[in-house]
Amino acid sequence: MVFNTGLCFALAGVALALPEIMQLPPSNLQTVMGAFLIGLCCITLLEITLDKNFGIDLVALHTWLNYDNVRPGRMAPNSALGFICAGLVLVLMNHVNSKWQAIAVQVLTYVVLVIGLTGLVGYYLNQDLLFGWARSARMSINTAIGMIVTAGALRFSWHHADWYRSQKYLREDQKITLASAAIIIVVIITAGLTSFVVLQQTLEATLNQSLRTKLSERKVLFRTIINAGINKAQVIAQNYLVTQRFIESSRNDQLKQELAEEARKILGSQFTGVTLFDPLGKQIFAGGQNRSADNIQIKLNTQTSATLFWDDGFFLKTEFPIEIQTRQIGKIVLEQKMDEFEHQMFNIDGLGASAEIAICTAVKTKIQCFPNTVKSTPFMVEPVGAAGHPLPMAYALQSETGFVQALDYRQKNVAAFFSPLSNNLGIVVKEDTAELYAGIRDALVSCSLIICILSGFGIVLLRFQLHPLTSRLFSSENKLRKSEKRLKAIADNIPAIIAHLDVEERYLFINAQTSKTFDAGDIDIIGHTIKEIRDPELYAHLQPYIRMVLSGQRVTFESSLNLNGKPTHLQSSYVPDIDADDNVVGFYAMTFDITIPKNNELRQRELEQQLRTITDNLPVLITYIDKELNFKFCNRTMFKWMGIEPQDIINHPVTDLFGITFFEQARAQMDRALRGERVEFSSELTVRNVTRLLQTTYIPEQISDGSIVGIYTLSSDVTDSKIIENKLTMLARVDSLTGLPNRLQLNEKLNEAINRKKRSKKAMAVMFIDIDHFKSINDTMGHAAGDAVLREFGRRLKAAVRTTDTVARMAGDEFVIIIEEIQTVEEAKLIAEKIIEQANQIWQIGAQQLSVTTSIGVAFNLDEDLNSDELLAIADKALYRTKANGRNGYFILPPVVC
Ligand SMILES: Nc1nc2c(ncn2[C@@H]2O[C@H](COP(=O)(O)OP(=O)(O)OP(=O)(O)O)[C@@H](O)[C@H]2O)c(=O)[nH]1
Repeated sequence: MVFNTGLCFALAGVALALPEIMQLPPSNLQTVMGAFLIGLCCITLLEITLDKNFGIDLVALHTWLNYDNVRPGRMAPNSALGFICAGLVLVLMNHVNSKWQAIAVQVLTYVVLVIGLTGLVGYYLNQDLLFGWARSARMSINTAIGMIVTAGALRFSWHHADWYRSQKYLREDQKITLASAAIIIVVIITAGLTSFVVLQQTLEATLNQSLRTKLSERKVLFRTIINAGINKAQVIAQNYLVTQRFIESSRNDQLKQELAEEARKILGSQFTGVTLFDPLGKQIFAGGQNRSADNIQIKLNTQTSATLFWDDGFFLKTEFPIEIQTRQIGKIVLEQKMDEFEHQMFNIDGLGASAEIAICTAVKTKIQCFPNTVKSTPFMVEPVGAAGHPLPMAYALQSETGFVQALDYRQKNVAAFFSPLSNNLGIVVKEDTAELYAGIRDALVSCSLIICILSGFGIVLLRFQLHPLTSRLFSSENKLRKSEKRLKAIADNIPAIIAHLDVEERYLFINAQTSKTFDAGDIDIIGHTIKEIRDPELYAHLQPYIRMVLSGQRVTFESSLNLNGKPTHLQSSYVPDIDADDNVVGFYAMTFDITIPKNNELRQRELEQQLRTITDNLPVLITYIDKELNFKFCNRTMFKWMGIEPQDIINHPVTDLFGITFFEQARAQMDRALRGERVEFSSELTVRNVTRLLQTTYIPEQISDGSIVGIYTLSSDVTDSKIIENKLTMLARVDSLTGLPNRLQLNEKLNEAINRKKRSKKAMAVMFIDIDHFKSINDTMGHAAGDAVLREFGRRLKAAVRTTDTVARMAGDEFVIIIEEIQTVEEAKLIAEKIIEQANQIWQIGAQQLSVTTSIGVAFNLDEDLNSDELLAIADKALYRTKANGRNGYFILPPVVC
């Protein structure tokens, strides 16, 4: 991986990971990083296109690498394209505001993935060997994996973006189609290329085996040919005749001639040169061509001195000592042409046209090779190719045996099998990979076309197959979303805390009220357990109910807690969440804040208690009777009056308590009250031998629809007050001193008498009576004596008239008598005189005696229609006349006609 590739990965990684780690909102960081990636990689692509170096390759950083790129430090074009796509995604993904931008973000991400995958497959496919151009597009395995990871990270990043989740620009079905298309492309490309990798590796294995066999065959053949040449020369050298000739030739010139003759015979038998030396090393014969062997010669590692060399053909030069009984008597040097060797070197049957069999040796720092099918003359090559890798022959000359695919001395990709042939002699059998893989490359090209067509066809087919499904999915998702939205809106607007939890007591859903009540956002609650969020005391309180609901029971309970510093009453209902298999998979919790109703209830209870205390202590029987005439409420007076505990009669009918008789008395009033009338009445109730006079009020209870639902009854025991009232009434109408009617009663009686007089047509008289000089009695005898006189006077007056007449005390010493049913004035006179007479009787007051006189004024009325005031005024006037006449008498007005 070059420096710039690493830098791009680092920047993309920071841009994608930092906001996730730091929990930051989508920031400008990603845009800036994305823009940088686009800029850097566009310059790289420009460099590649224009074949220029703008100085961004940072070559100096890459010199230490044994790097075979002709442009060290330059990012591969497919890597650059991948980063441009990744950069575009980074720039776009937080600013998507159209459908096409949404599609672009997704497609570009999948392009990054495809680049990574093709890079990965290309790495294993050895694409350089198949296509010459692919060398510059070679992606390291690290870069390919990095691209795939980057694509995954990009997808993860925008998958959580609002525009993607909201489905504002892409509906769910479109997302599925896009993702499926991407998967199809990725799967087809990966599967197609992977099968090629397998195919290529199989081919490579076959090729390897084939080259190995060819090399082994050639190696054995060459060795056999050389050994055969050496053996042939050895047979000549050890030929008895030749040896004998050698021995004898030293003594006899004739024999020397014969030896030369014998040597010439050797020349005729495939040897191209023969040279003989005597024991002193002096050449005694030289025949044949005796090649120079200047071009290339290799001393073979054999027991015999043997040299292989090229001089317009392969030659083997051997040197044998001529010995008799281990005594060297001379030396023979034989040269023979290696036609079979040459034939085998140039015979590439069974191999491709680009095949080459090379036999080379190391010469100083270089490699010198024999001619072959590629080069017709010996040639020298450097042991290391232009790309920096050793040539296959270099391995062979290091006594290594094996297979390699590498650049050869011609800068061509070859597949080569190498092995040492002899000491300092290596053999390589190789063939151009372009020829070897021609079949697979052509198949790959045509297959790529088929892959593209298949992908396109697959996408179209998928589109048609998926569309009805995704449409249905979209429609049902839409419905579901709407229903979820509706439910959420309802849940959020219910004044209750609503939550959905799993069996681990982990919050899965909460409504807005929950966040508000606990002053915490969704993130703080969703995914956390109750134990993690609530304080231990509250959790301990909730635990039994949680256990119950998780066992499948529905529970309702109340809790009191201090919430945000306020004492709060909550009423919770836990409902189990049961799946289709009847397993409890969680529960729904609904909690209502009942602080206000609870406080109201407590206040109500307090008020009721206060009211009960008040009503229980009122001397009044208070009940509430419903319209079915059952008791619904009763105060403590019930026990006091009837000896029945109030709670014992609740819900009992009225007849159970009061009996049918009382009920019949009260029935009419109850019916009136049940018709909505306020009813007051008096009644008498006798219970346990106690009779009570009751003053009862029935108040109907009318509800909003106007109907009567019951009656409040208030019954007061007025027995005592009636007596007092009677007494008071009496007191108010009677003179306390004399016991005679007072002025009030007199007026009543007078009016009654006037009415009676009108009906009877008889006369009546009203007498005003005053004790004469009463003051002096008080003054002389005391006030008590005065009182006694007044009482006695009243008694005497009563005695003087009929019981039907009325004697009343007006005030002080003034009395009034109403005389009814008289016929004449004479009768009045007689009564007056009788009174005077009674008054004139001796008075015994205590121990004292005294005499009293009285004056009387009489108003007599026979025909006139006079009212009480007029009668009294006339009587008063008459009294005045009496007084004026000297007292102790009477005067009658009006003047009487007798
Ligand atoms: N002992 C007593 N005295 C009363 C009572 N009521 C009024 N008196 C007194 O009765 C007296 C009435 O006096 P007057 O009405 O002036 O008349 P009188 O002394 O009878 O004089 P004449 O009527 O002119 O003959 C007053 O002195 C009253 O104080 C009472 O209930 N008891």
